[in-house]
Amino acid sequence: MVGVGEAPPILDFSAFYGGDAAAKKKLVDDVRSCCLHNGFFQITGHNVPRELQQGIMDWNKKFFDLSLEQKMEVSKDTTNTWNRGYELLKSQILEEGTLPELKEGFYIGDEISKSHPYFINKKLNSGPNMWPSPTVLPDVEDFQKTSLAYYYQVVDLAKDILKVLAQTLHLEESWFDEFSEGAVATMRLLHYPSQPPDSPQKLTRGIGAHTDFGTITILLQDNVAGLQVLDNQTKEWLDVEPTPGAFVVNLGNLMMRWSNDKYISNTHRVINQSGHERYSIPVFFSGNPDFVVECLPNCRAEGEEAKYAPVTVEQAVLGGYADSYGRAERFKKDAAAKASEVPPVNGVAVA
Ligand SMILES: O=C(O)CCC(=O)C(=O)O
Ligand SMILES: [Fe+2]
Repeated sequence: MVGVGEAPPILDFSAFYGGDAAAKKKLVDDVRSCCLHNGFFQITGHNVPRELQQGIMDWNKKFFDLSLEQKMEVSKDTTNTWNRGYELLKSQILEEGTLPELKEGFYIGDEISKSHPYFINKKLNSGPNMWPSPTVLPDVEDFQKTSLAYYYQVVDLAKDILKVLAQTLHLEESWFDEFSEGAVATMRLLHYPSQPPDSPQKLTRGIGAHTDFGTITILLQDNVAGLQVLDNQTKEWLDVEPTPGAFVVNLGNLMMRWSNDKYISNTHRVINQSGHERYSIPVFFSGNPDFVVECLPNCRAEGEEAKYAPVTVEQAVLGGYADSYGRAERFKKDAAAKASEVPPVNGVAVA
């Protein structure tokens, strides 16, 4: 059992792959308890090799070491409309009232060609990845290979975690298979510069308090702390300790909605006051974009209404994005308007 006010526990996921029924049942019970409480846990004993985790983390650092000009060649905002490539520092504000976030990102997903039906039909985050050119990054081929190998392994892990989640709801292990078929997932390499000592403590965020929009998120942290989850009951921030080789797993808003709010998609944030650069890699597993999400079995009492109308995966995830990026855009426009304010001439303001 996970106690109130306790940090997300580290669970040994190898029980899922083994033949020990009692260990498997304990894993399912522990995962259920986390889903009901804070929607966060860490796992070791998964099948993603340590060398691959290390390999992608090394590439994370190497990519952000490129110059701004080189990174902007693969800008997410100017080179494509399907959410791939580089995202500038201070592009997002996830927590209303805080400053634009001290993080930069690089978005990678399934390698979807322009002839793929998902690209043709403009499905959620679907299209070719944006890789730096070999003149900028001579061993870009290894960057691609490592990224995609890692991505596919973590997507497979997400499907295994969903098998455990099905069991936590007393459903067949295969319950989420159709939803997972043709799933969209997005991974982002993240770099959080250390917060400058003179930046306002109360307003500075690596990533502001938010919940994730998708179904489940699988996150790799390096060894620099900074991720915190808000305890649902005590309302205190709990540190999610970096643990070598472990993944942090958390439920997103889609899973919360799907479970009729029985399972929790919880608020979390990153504040990097460590004095070191922090790197992390979340993979957001959304699911098949056309799959219709409608109250899961065993998530409401007999006769009780579902709280939410059915929605497709795509509709649900896109709604979340619009809010957070809109806030950063408005903040920047307001700041630019203020900066360009010129003192009134003859009593008439000129803008
Ligand atoms: O970097 C982290 O540890 C958390 C990232 C995160 O919460 C997100 O990208 O949604
Ligand atoms: Fe998050």
